[in-house]
Amino acid sequence: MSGTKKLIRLVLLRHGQSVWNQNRHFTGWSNVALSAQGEEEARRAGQLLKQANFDFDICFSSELKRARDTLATIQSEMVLEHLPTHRSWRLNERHYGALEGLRPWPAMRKFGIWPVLKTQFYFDASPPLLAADDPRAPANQQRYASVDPSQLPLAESMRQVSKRVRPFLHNTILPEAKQGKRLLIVAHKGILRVLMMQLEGLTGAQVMRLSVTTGQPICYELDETLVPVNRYYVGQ
Ligand SMILES: O=C(O)[C@@H](CO)OP(=O)(O)O
Repeated sequence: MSGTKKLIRLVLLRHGQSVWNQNRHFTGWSNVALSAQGEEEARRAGQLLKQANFDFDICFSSELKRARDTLATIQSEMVLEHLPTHRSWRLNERHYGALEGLRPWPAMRKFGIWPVLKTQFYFDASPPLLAADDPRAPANQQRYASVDPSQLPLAESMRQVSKRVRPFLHNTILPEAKQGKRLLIVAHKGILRVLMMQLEGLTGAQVMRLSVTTGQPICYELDETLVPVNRYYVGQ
């Protein structure tokens, strides 16, 4: 810890369980809802943060319903509905390409065991691509009409995810933290992994082993140079 200097707090949260998490479907950019358990996890996360006396100045979420709904529930539990909220496609989950909507076994039957397994274990492995004219491709969705289509994925390796999250972390999130703002970021497993990677300087292999549970707030305490000095699960 850095003596009497004030630490900057940053809270990361994976959304509550979604209906596709429940049934073990690859989800990615598919816009599915929270399950009943996920809604309860979101309420519980808000209560935990409130009981632990957390307060926030700005909230961030992905464009995806499961993260947005989780954030809205937390804000309601903490009576923080008035806070500025920044949504970005750069915080959307890793795009799982043609695997989206499939469960692991059907995916392996369709694409082969190794092509599916390696996407889960190797930082550089990309899932099979969606066809560019697939209506599910982000460039074909009205929701992303304001984004340069050349930036929108048809599938992503974790390295590609890390590359698109990096400018958002360094140009949008960390400058707010540097000003002493208290930040809450609600996103996804893959996104939290690469945020943790960039905050802590982890390797690709370490990132693939990080476990990130739904609905469990992770607090980072950063020194004034934005170096993490502490990381813990709130309420544990
Ligand atoms: O998209 C998915 O399949 C899962 C795991 O990567 O992500 P999340 O439930 O965190 O959105």
